[in-house]
Amino acid sequence: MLELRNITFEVPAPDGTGTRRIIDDLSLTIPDDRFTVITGPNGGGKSTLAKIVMGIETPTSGQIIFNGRDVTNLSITERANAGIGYGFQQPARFKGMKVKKLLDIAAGKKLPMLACNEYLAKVGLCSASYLTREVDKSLSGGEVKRIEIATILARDPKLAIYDEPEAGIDLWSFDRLTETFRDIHEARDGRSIVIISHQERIISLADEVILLVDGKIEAVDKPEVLMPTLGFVAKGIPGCQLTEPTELHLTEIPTTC
Ligand SMILES: Nc1ncnc2c1ncn2[C@@H]1O[C@H](COP(=O)(O)OP(=O)(O)OP(=O)(O)O)[C@@H](O)[C@H]1O
Repeated sequence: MLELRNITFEVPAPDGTGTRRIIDDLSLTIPDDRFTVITGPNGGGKSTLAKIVMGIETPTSGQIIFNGRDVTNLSITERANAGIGYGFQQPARFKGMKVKKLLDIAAGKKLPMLACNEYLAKVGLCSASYLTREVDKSLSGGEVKRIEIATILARDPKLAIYDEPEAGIDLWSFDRLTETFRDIHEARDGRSIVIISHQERIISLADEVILLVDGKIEAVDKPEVLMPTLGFVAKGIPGCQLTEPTELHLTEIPTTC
């Protein structure tokens, strides 16, 4: 279980006078086995909150409790060892590092080929085409994104946070990815997933949706309750009035394997 207690994150104000509050006295509990989606307008503080949980940003005040342990002052590595995983909105590239090696490092052991195939298949990538590729700039943005998601699957943390996993991912791979998230959720093995997303198909998978606006939680509810108020298409969900199609990022050709 993750507990955020009165988290505030401030940065120097752009005009040099005082501070700007990005996360504003936010408290939140994410129980085990929970599939949570955090959504909200651009700049609302979603990625910042995720980075605070992972230890990439340090809160100005507040406390982070993970599985009963105060992790507020722990490093990123210590938090990773405690069971928190984070997939960046814009993942890093690792020149000289092959995909296979990256998966091994994530898993903390040398993975058998079969396992690598499975992790890559879960994100819609063909292992024969990618395992020996370097995670450098020769990979497309969507490929790097999917490889990073595969490393989190390989790591299998107790709490996995994915920052806009849909960003830059083509329609076909997105389908596969949605299935993967659904499978993890249905496994109900005590793990928690937090996904930062603007995508209605991901939001609709959630047990609970958190709407984050200006660093504050504006609403927490089930997707079928919250989605109509957010203006998403919600086919088959009673009470939804809106029918505007949502956009998928169709940026790459489908992966064939
Ligand atoms: N270290 C920092 N210094 C100054 N401003 C920051 C810092 N970190 C975040 N911000 C600002 O805080 C706001 C929230 O950023 P954040 O990336 O958390 O938003 P978000 O909700 O994830 O947005 P998006 O949906 O666009 O990804 C933005 O206006 C951003 O510019």
